[in-house]
Amino acid sequence: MTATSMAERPVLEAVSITVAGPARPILDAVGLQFAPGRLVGLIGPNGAGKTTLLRLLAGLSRPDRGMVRLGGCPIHDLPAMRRARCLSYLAQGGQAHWPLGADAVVALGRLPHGDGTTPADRAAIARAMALTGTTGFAGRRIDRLSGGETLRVLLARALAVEAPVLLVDEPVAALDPAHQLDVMTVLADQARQGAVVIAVLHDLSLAARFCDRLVLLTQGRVLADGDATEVLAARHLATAYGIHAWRGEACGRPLIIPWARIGRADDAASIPPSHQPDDDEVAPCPRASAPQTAARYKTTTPAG
Ligand SMILES: Nc1ncnc2c1ncn2[C@@H]1O[C@H](COP(=O)(O)OP(=O)(O)OP(=O)(O)O)[C@@H](O)[C@H]1O
Repeated sequence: MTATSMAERPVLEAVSITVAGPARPILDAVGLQFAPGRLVGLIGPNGAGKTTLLRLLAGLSRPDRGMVRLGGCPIHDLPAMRRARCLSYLAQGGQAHWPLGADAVVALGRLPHGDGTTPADRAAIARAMALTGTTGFAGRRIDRLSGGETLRVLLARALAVEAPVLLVDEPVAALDPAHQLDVMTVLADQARQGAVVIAVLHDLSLAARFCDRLVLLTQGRVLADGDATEVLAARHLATAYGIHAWRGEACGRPLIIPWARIGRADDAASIPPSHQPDDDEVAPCPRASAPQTAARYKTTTPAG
């Protein structure tokens, strides 16, 4: 196999995964392949099934039908320690109540490799803390850090595994804009260096800005899968989220400003009638919402 075809080989696959739910399937015959070298954004409304899918991909739960394959093998056939070295997972919520130093928490990421004390372990811990801007928290108790600081330490723990597959659930949810950019840059860099990186995201513009591919889930199904322009089309935002959005463009990537719920009189009333967008209409931005325009930035609201 050539280097190129090896790099393009999917290492992580969801094969027709179904998870039953109380009223309808939580996931319904979801089939996806994830290749190394790409940052994939998993997006969709609350309850769409994103966390359920990510946990299945991490091997933390089992589907009712279908399977997850890692490197071509059913994930649960792999020895637990091998799985732990291959796959790193950041859970949603970013809470830690242990009275442990931040560096000790990051060191937990090295357990799949040994006891976390070798020079290689220490170097990996230092790298992960530098990447997340958490070096200065070494020795500080994680249960005394702020929400955003805690999330970055937990991300450092996930990065310290140095696994070829990195699965992160809402890695920027509690972060300020500067740290959101830092973390998205780190995730994109991990992908550039050859990892499979899948991030659950709610910020559509950040997803569009950084991800190589977006997968839009709704009601347990894949509604759209492709590049940001294609996936964030107005008709998809309407179907998945039930929203109209103002759209711009920066450096060839869509900027999305969620603007109004479709069919909600109270939200729609806040938009001047001449600015209420149809799916394929191109209308000017309301003055108050127009992004700052510079030579490289333009608004083309709101087209599908
Ligand atoms: N163990 C469970 N038992 C029953 N229903 C569940 C269980 N876990 C999740 N669900 C339901 O499955 C659906 C998908 O949940 P999931 O957490 O995957 O959504 P999500 O897309 O990650 O949502 P959010 O954006 O709110 O985090 C939700 O309706 C949730 O209530």
